[in-house]
Amino acid sequence: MTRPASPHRVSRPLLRMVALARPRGVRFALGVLLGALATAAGVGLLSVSAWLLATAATHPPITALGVAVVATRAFGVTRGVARYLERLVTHDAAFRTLADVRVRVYQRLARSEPVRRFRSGDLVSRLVNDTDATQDLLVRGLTPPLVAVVVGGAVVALSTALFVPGGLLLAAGLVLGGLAVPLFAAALGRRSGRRQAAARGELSTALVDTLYGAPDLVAYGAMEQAVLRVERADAELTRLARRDAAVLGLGSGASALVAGATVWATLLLGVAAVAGGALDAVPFAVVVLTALAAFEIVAPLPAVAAKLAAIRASGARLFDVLDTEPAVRVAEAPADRPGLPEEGAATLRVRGLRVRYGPDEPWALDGIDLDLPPGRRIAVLGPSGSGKSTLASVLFRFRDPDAGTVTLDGADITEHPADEVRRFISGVPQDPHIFASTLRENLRLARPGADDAQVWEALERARLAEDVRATMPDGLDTQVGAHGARLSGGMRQRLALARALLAQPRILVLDEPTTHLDPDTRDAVLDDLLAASEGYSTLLITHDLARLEHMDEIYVIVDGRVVQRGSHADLLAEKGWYRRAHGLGDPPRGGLRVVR
Ligand SMILES: Nc1ncnc2c1ncn2[C@@H]1O[C@H](COP(=O)(O)OP(=O)(O)OP(=O)(O)O)[C@@H](O)[C@H]1O
Repeated sequence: MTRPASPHRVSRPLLRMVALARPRGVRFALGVLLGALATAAGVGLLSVSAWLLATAATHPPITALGVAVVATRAFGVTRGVARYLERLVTHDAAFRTLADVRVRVYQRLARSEPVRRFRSGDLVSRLVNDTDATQDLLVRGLTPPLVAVVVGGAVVALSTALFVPGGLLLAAGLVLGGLAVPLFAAALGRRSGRRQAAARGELSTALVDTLYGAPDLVAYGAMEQAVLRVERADAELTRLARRDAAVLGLGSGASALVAGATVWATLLLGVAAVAGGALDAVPFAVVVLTALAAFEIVAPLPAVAAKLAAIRASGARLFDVLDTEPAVRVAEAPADRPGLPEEGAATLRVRGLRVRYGPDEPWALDGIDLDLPPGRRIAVLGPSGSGKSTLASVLFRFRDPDAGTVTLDGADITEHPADEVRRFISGVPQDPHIFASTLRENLRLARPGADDAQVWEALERARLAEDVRATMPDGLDTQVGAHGARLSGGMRQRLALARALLAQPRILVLDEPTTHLDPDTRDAVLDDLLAASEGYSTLLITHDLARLEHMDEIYVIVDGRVVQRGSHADLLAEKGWYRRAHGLGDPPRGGLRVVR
């Protein structure tokens, strides 16, 4: 029984997203340089062209125009080449950063308890869309503003040198178009942007739930409602996207308006200055066309500003995943501590184990002591919510104890990496995943080097070999279908057991291995499990009373504490949970005859 924990607040997601690019800093700096070069060449092209046209109109000797003609060509070529290289370099750097981020997200998820905090559809959205937002920020939100500051400053200085009022006007226009309009677009886009990432996650969750749950939804006639939920999520996202597009359009329009107004004002001021003799015709033409070209510098800014809130929200969701506390850490072991036993059977000892899912949560395990000597079989029995799966999580090294120890021949498992411990303690989890692949590949997952003889041996031990021979003409090459759809429930459990046996763990943990099976199949699978685990140190976690008489010892856990411990016969003979679970009253005075 599990429930998701609440998300935590992420502060400064935008800055943290930019910091993700630090390892690729040199490439991004090169991108900014190339971007500045391309933009400057674009402005230069128009300025020199203006000079060339205005000068040519006065019919100077052709040699006077030579340098300008070459400069025009050079600017034209530079602009194209530098823009291409800038795109190449910044996208390359952004994609490399994205790859790093994805690896970090996967690693963080792998080190956490199986991803319970996030719903699967929402998690997919975080991995894909929210991670992609990093690229948006790095490519469109980082380079253009830096280029605007550098090139914009230079262009204003040039214009001011030629015609002071024109330069000041251009400065005002650029501040308006490059700062005020983007800020306005950012303010307008804030509300829809904030909700977009969550809405995308909601749509993804609704879709995944509907697709996975389709058989149940159809069986209970609830498909219409589920489709309605998807449609509602889709409509909300469409509404937000439409609003986003409107903000983008408004931003671009305002930007064009500012550019046009600035050029017109420059033109009018310039005409007056030329008429008054304060300005020559050639610098006049240069100043006006430079002003026209200069707005190319700030044109991309409103679009990225409008998306900033959405990018910020995506960043917060991304860091919510990245900041997830790893559920297990490898503690520093003192040098004289024993390592994990090299080979042979080992004793598993649990002492004072306490685990809870948060500082304010109740203890899910509250001081468990348990011993599994080599070759013995013990059962941990308890009602739903008693802490059985939490115990399995600790043993599989998905979760660290908050207090107490778990040792293997004296070696504390928290002082060893999860992978090493799992080679030692392994088994059948509560819901084993069967991959949409062949029988062989599903089995060899546990031991990639295993040959067919070893695979068949594991199938024999799990009592699945006969079924395979009888019903699957393709043998180990049989495709088992998504989630093992072509197998019966019993076969799926046996396949999971065969996989666990193939891994050759030294301690076999079976977590509710017969939960979804009907009583007959359950008994048959349990018999086979018991036969297969003969000689193994086995820990069976169950809420079911079937076949417990075959266990060497039974631990009864209620509310995270061991309330009874002993053999089936001992426990039936004493007053308590075990007897009541068998539908028996208190034992008569003077002892009991063992039933069952
Ligand atoms: N991720 C979680 N966050 C918060 N509390 C949790 C989480 N997982 C389990 N718990 C709580 O810990 C306690 C023990 O749960 P656990 O799943 O270990 O019990 P269980 O005996 O395996 O139950 P079941 O047989 O229903 O799976 C319960 O009170 C449960 O609500």
